[in-house]
Formats: sequence, C-alpha cells, structure tokens
Amino acid sequence: MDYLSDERKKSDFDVEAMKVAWAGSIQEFQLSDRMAKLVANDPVFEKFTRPMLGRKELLKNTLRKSAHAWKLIIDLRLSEEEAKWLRLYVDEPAYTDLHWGMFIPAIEGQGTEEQKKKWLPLAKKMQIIGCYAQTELGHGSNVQGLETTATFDTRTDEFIMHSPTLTSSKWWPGGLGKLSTHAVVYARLIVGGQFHGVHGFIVQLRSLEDHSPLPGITVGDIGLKFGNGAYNTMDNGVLRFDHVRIPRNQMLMRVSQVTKEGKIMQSDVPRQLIYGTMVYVRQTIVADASKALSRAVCIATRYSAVRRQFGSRDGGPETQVIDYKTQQSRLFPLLASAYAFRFVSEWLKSLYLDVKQRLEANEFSTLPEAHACTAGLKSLTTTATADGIEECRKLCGGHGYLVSSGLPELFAVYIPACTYEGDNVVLMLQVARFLVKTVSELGHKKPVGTTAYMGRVASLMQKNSAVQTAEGWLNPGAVVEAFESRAARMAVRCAQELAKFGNPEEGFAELAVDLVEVAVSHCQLIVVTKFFEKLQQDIPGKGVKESLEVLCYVYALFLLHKHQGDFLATGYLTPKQASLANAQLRTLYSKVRPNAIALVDSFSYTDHYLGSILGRYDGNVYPKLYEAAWEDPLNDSDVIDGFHQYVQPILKQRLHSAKL
Ligand SMILES: CCCCCCCCCC/C=C\CCCCCCCC(=O)SCCNC(=O)CCNC(=O)[C@H](O)C(C)(C)COP(=O)(O)OP(=O)(O)OC[C@H]1O[C@@H](n2cnc3c(N)ncnc32)[C@H](O)[C@@H]1OP(=O)(O)O
Ligand SMILES: Cc1cc2nc3c(=O)[nH]c(=O)nc-3n(C[C@H](O)[C@H](O)[C@H](O)COP(=O)(O)OP(=O)(O)OC[C@H]3O[C@@H](n4cnc5c(N)ncnc54)[C@H](O)[C@@H]3O)c2cc1C
Repeated sequence: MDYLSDERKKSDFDVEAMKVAWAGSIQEFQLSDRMAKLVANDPVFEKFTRPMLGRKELLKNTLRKSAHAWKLIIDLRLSEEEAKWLRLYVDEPAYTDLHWGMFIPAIEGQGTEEQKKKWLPLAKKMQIIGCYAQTELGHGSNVQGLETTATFDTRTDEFIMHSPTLTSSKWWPGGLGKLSTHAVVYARLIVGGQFHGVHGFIVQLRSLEDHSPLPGITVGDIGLKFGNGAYNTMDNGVLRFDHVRIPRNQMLMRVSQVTKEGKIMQSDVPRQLIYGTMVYVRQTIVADASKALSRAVCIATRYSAVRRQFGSRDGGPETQVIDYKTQQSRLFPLLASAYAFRFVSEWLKSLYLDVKQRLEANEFSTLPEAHACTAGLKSLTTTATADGIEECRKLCGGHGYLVSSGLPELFAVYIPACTYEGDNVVLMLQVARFLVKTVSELGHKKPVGTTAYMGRVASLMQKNSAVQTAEGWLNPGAVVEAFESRAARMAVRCAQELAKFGNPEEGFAELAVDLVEVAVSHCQLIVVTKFFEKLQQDIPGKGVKESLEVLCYVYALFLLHKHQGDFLATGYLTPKQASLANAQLRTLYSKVRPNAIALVDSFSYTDHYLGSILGRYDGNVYPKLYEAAWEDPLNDSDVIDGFHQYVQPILKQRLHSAKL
C-alpha cells in the first residue's frame, strides 16, 4: 500500500524527467540507478545493524563490504564512474575513500611522469593501499606549520623522515590507523640544513607480507569518534617516524626537485599545486553536500506528509504537518538548497575539470579562482547541510531522534565535513583574501569569472532595487542584481575599512568577522547565479523547468529574507522591498507544496540508501516503527539482564521500608 499515493497525484511535473535533470543527464541517471539497485539488492550491504556494533565488529564489517565492493568492481568490470556511484550507495566511509579520493589524486597531481608510472598502476590495482597524511596533532589548518621533517642525506641519496616532537605526530588521516600500506606524507623539506617548504613524500608504512609496521614507524588508530557507527567505520590514524629512510625519488617532484647532489630545482609549476589534492576533494565535497542534504530533506518531507497533528474538524483527519506554514518555511528552503547545491556542484565540477586540463598543460592562471570557488563553496554548502540535517531531525519531531529515522547517523557522519578538508571559517577567510585582492586590483585588472560583477562595482554601488511589487521579485535580473550589489558593497566597505590600517595583515585579522560575511555573500551569489544559469539550459519534461524556477526563487528569496540586514544596511533595498520579497516567498511555498513529494521522489533514492523508516517510499511509517522497536536487543526478553542484580534489591528495600 502506498500511503503517499494521493500526494504523488498532486504533482504537476514529470517526475521521470526531473530525475534526469537532477542526475545531470540520462546516462548519468541510468548509471546511478543501476548502482543504487545493485547495492540495495545485495545483502552484504545491509546497514541497519550498524549502530549496534562495537568498534572492532564495525570495522571488520566495513572491510567485508569494501572487499565485496572491490570484487563487484572487478567481476562486473565497473568503470571508475560506476565505482564512484557504488561507493556512494554503499554509504559507509571506508579506508578506500582516502586511497581513491586523496592518495591517488595526490600522486596524479604532484608526481612526475616517472613517479606516476611507478606508483599509479600499483595503487589502481590496490596492490598497495594509501592515505593522505598531512594533519598533525599540533597543526591542521596551518599547513606551513607542520613539523614532520624530511631531511636529505646526500651520502645515501635518501630522505630521513622524522617526527621531532609529540605535536608533529600525524593525527587524523583516514585509512592510516589500521589499513594503509603507504601514505603521501607532508613534511618540511630540509636540504643542506635549510628549510625549503612543505612537500609530499610517498612512504611505505607497513609490510606488504604481514602488514606489520616497518622499522622506525609507530602507527595506530586515534580512537572512537562522534556517534555510534557513523564515521567510526574509518580508521583515522596516528603516525610517528623515528629517522625512517626513503629513496630520494619518493619525494613528489612535480613542483620542486631535489638532485642527487642536494640542489633544489624549481619547475614552472606554482608552489600552490602542492595543495592541489585539496582543491579536487573540496569540489567533490560540494557534490556530496547536495546528496546528504537531499537525503535528509527526502526523509523530512515524506514524514511531514504522513504525520498529522491538530486541526481535526467533525472527527475528520487532522492536519498534515507539511501544511503548516512554519513547517514549510523551514523545510522548503532546504529542499531548494539541495537542488541549488546539486547544480552549483555540476558547474564546479566543470570548472575543476577545465583547471585540471590547464594545469596538465602548465597553464596556471585560473588556479586562484578555482581555489577560491572550491574553498568557498565547500564551506558554504557543508555548513548549510550540517545545519539542514539537524533541522530535518527537528522537523520530524520526536521520531527524528530515533536512530531508525536515519537522521542521527546521517548527522554524525556528515558534520566533520565542516572541519575536514579545511575548517569552514579558515576557508572563508581564503575567499575573503581573494576578494580583497580582486578589489585592490580593480584599477588595473579586469575581474573575470565569478568576480566579473566587481568590474561593475561603480554602478552596483549607485543603483538601488527597482522592485515595486511581490511579483517584481520573480525576475532573475532583479534577484541577481540584489545579490551582486550586496556582495560588491560589502566587499568595498571592508576594503575601505582595511585601508585604514597601516599594516594590512593587522587589518585583516581585526576585520576577520566582517570579511567572512563578505565571503559568504559572494559564495551565495555564485550559487544563486549558477541556479539561474541552469534554468537557461534546455530542461525537457512537462513542468520540470517551471518547478525548478520556483525552487530557484525560494532559494534566493529565502537567503534574501534571512540576510535582509545586509541588504538593508548596504542601502540596496528598502524595508518595504524586503517585506515584498518575504510575501513572495510565502506564495512560492504554496506552489512548492503540491509538488513536495514528487520533488523528493526525483532524487530517486532507494529505501536502502535512505536508511530511514520515516522516509520510506510507501509512507508506511507507524507499523514499521512499531515492528522495529521489537527488534531492539533490549526487547529479546521481558526482564533484562541486570534487573535481578541491580534493580530488584532496591525494589525489595522499598517494599520493606513501606511495610515499616
Ligand atoms: C575504482 C574505484 C573508485 C572509487 C572512488 C572512490 C572515490 C572516493 C572519493 C571520496 C572523496 C573524498 C573523501 C573525503 C573524506 C574526507 C577526507 C578529509 C581529508 C583531509 O582533511 S586532508 C587535510 C586537509 N587540510 C586542510 O584542508 C588544511 C587547510 N589549510 C589550507 O588549505 C592552507 O594551509 C591554507 C589555510 C589555505 C593556507 O594558508 P596560508 O596563508 O598559510 O597559505 P600559504 O602561505 O601556504 O599560501 C598562500 C597562497 O596560496 C594560495 N592557496 C592556498 N591554498 C591553495 C590551494 N588549495 N590551491 C591554490 N592556491 C592556494 C592562497 O590563496 C595564497 O595565494 P596568494 O599568495 O594570496 O596569491
Ligand atoms: C573526520 C575527519 C577526517 C579527517 N581526515 C584527514 C585525512 O585523511 N588526512 C589529513 O591530513 N587530515 C584529516 N583530517 C584533519 C582535518 O583536515 C583538520 O582537522 C582540518 O583541516 C582542521 O584543522 P585543525 O584540526 O587544525 O583545526 P584548527 O585550525 O585547530 O581549528 C580550531 C578552531 O580554530 C579556528 N581557526 C584556526 N585558524 C584560524 C585562523 N587563521 N583564523 C580564524 N580562526 C582560525 C577554526 O575556525 C576552529 O574554530 C580529518 C579530520 C576529521 C575531523
């Protein structure tokens, strides 16, 4: 029985076509769909018992799933794209993520042709397992502050890897704790007693025979992390070196080379390329944000249509909680954000692929923008997604707190995204630096790409919004101009404040809070703009483009409402115009309402991937919640272990004293 069938009938667009729009293309949809079903129908990938497992069982279970996934990849000859979807739907962080997601990309991006030829075939056949060992106990954000040393010894043509202090211990790398045989280790290069910056080195950590740590290496897991199950399927590790020697050719040498004689040779490649793996991963994290948020929103939307509270008339049904305006005002902007993040991630991927091609041809001019966009959008989307998942939990009332709702585990596994691959505030400060530089160069350099609007700063500073009615906000030009003006005005105001400081670094530190707000406004502008640009494309299917248009305006006007202080303070909007935007937003929520279930069905998630009783496709929530409660191990018996030992004596004592 489909308890949501009436809801599905209300929608006015072609859901199958929306699935394609969400996936990006028919090919991508088919590929994703095939992998989702492959995982959902395979009992090895069952995940409902995960939160009940102890750490050792949990990790072993992950190893079993990873081995099975690898077998499927080989047996079914899956392509790299198919393997990525498979990993997504298996839905369990594992050492293989860092091997494929960071170790291999680090060698691809920073290795010489010779190094790639030697290491990549071994890694791609998984004959070695690698991780990305950058962060230390004492330093994560400040990469230049890393303390591990790699000292070149001209006599033996080797580097000596060493951890000189406790705080230099590598700390956090995923896959390092128990599984990696190798790591790309980031360390201070020392040649002839001089420090030459931080570089990556391929270091073997464990024996390929018996997996024991090699001499001079101390390695282990850093311990249990937030939440049951969740990220505890990953062996984040600690690593120390005691004068471990590696051959000279294991320094990744695309950026700088060290010769046999101990000479440092700089190539034309900028030093920042050493950070290139982070640019790649940040871009993938933006795509993952839309997946995590859409998953939470799918659960909260379906449940909000099933759940009824108050409002019964003459004994009739009560009101579905999705019909409350307050519920809509919390849920629908998240639904719109999921779509917005999906489309901005699509754009970011194309920007990244373009930069990657240029880098391969030694053309580096677009790297700063790629860094600013990946850092800023990673920060913006992961912050919104982490907050959004928690909001979805609250939108599901008490039942959202049950593990069987799927939301607690999703939250616990997701929130470190705000920290890993760059703390979100630290990353926004990088965007701010990029914007301040752009503003300072306006007189002699035409801004391009995502900062092109800064080139129109004079007119953006003068012109105010012309919107007169609520309908007036349904105009891409009016909305984009509002976001451009706000970002440009805030950036210019900050630049003027900065100019008052004699020392720019001192000014940057003092105004950091305002600078982060400028960066956020710039990144929101990018997301809004890319959503409107997506709508310019040919999007087939009855009503699909129209529904996406509604979501685009919901996303933009919700942000405008939330940050109306900025829009008003910069003088671009009047209070009346801000309140017209809010009125329009209410109308838009009414347009989303009949399509809400169809819009989350369009994510095409299987019940396995959602992992939620509240989010079941058929909406059969109550019987399944009731059934699941009886499957809890506490309900194996009526009288629990420990009762006779610890509780009954107390009861007896009470009875005894009552008699007295
Ligand atoms: C077949 C099977 C297939 C299976 C597929 C599976 C695929 C799985 C995929 C899974 C993918 C991922 C899983 C992810 C799991 C999570 C992993 C988490 C891993 C980590 O966390 S790794 C550690 C990350 N660490 C950080 O991010 C540190 C943050 N800090 C920094 O980035 C920097 O140090 C900094 C804060 C940016 C630097 O500040 P600082 O001012 O000190 O910088 P510098 O002086 O060094 O340089 C300033 C100069 O450089 C520019 N710049 C900085 N960063 C970059 C960059 N990344 N790119 C380009 N340019 C950069 C900066 O703008 C300055 O430029 P300027 O001089 O002003 O022009
Ligand atoms: C689950 C997980 C997996 C990880 N996996 C890996 C991995 O595989 N490999 C790896 O190398 N690392 C990994 N890391 C480490 C991760 O990259 C770092 O934790 C991250 O970069 C943040 O650095 P930090 O811990 O030093 O935070 P800190 O920089 O110490 O942050 C602490 C606080 O200080 C603030 N702060 C720091 N600097 C500034 C500044 N300049 N201005 C203003 N505020 C500032 C931050 O905003 C934050 O509030 C992982 C971390 C986690 C949680």
